[in-house]
Amino acid sequence: MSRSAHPAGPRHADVLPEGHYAAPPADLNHLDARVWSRTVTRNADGAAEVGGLDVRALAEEFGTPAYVLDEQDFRARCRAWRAAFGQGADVFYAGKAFLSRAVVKWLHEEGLNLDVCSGTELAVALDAGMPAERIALHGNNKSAAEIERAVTAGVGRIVLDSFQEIVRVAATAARHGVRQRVQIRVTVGVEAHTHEFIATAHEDQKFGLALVDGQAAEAVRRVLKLDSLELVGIHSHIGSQIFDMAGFEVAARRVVRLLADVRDEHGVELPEIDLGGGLGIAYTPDDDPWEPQDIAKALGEIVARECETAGLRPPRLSVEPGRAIVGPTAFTLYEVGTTKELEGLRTYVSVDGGMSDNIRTALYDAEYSVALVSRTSDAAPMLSRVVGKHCESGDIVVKDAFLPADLTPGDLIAVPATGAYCRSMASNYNHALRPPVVAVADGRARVIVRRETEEDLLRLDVG
Ligand SMILES: Cc1ncc(COP(=O)(O)O)c(C=O)c1O
Ligand SMILES: N[C@@H](CCCC[NH3+])C(=O)O
Repeated sequence: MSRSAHPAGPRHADVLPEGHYAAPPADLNHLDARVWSRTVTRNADGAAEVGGLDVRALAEEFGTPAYVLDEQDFRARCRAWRAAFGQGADVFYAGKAFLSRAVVKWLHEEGLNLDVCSGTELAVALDAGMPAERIALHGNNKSAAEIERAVTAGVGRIVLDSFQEIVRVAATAARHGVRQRVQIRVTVGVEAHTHEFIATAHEDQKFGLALVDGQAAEAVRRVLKLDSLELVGIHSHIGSQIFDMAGFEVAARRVVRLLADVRDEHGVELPEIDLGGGLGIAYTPDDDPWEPQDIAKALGEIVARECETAGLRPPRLSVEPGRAIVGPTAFTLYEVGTTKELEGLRTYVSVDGGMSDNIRTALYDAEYSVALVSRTSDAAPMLSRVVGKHCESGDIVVKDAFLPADLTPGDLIAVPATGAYCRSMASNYNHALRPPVVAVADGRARVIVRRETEEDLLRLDVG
């Protein structure tokens, strides 16, 4: 079937998917501000620009695939979260979403704290100058070495996740003659409306100590008996990519209820609660995320109301957004390789990356959007599936998308909202070399994580 057979209207219209791509967008060239980072525009040539730089020049200089991160947007989001929560609360950026030395520096400068969940994330944070007291350590299976490192560095809090860990952290702190600040992570029994693999507060999963069967209360009892631990609060994280505040509301209510129980049983008012991260972002223009000021207001009101009911002094609140800060700030820039039209179905558009740089589509059925960014096009919309170059039929980056029918090998396309959980979950499958992260701001670009090289991989292969 030739392209000219479909001069107008979408091709493959007989298999239009449900949802966002049920119909092609009115203008395929439009870069929708709901999914693209703040400084993205099209220039006079029709190419996309970010931070004042043409994506064609970025591809030329840094190669593809590449994650392009809009520093101005990242900093603006940090400031918005800080301002929304104010002096009476703390914002811990969740480093698992994406962490690098540059990011740590920006966080430090913008007054955010940092949540890490491994000894190596902790090492990056400390190396890049984040003060230890502004770091929280998470993890359901922290090793002895990780605990040792956190305690000796003097991290501001360790979030305890199991009974064994209470003993381990207490012993390590005692050995070093310090009193370690800790929170207890509880599972509040909320089914967050998100993918099963990223919901974390129902009881049947590996994180935290359940409220419902008294495990959380028992953990409090045990921690309060240990001189080397200072129990400062309770932590709850209900899941990720959540749009519905109802789950947070239930979580806040149950956590405050536990604080009241602790006061009643032990005569102690714990001074902190952390309600975790999990706020959703727009991956497609259909998603409608909360703004930080609305989240801060809603959470603040819930906690205040529940504390008043329970007769408690409102504790200091903290939150741990990861995706909501870094997710929208980056896009992945790919070069189009082969395209394969399946008549009556769709066109497979292969790019020079794939599931090794974005596992989220394969893992969570995540939806993304995509656009031709090296030029504009007036061609008809073509129902497309953007796939990678890996030996796996599930190697899909964007499941359903309209791209212009004149798409050609060598064109650049970009997938927005890939700042979170893409580079940080990237793999070397098929010995793919993980792409660089290029930060752009004010007309300047710099590599903050360089592209892996064959030498990097061969150096590990010592057989
Ligand atoms: C304990 C904890 N805090 C914060 C986050 C960050 O979540 P998100 O990136 O969805 O905000 C996670 C990941 O889901 C987490 O497990
Ligand atoms: N990695 C997941 C979310 C889990 C976050 C960590 N608890 C994602 O890409 O959506």
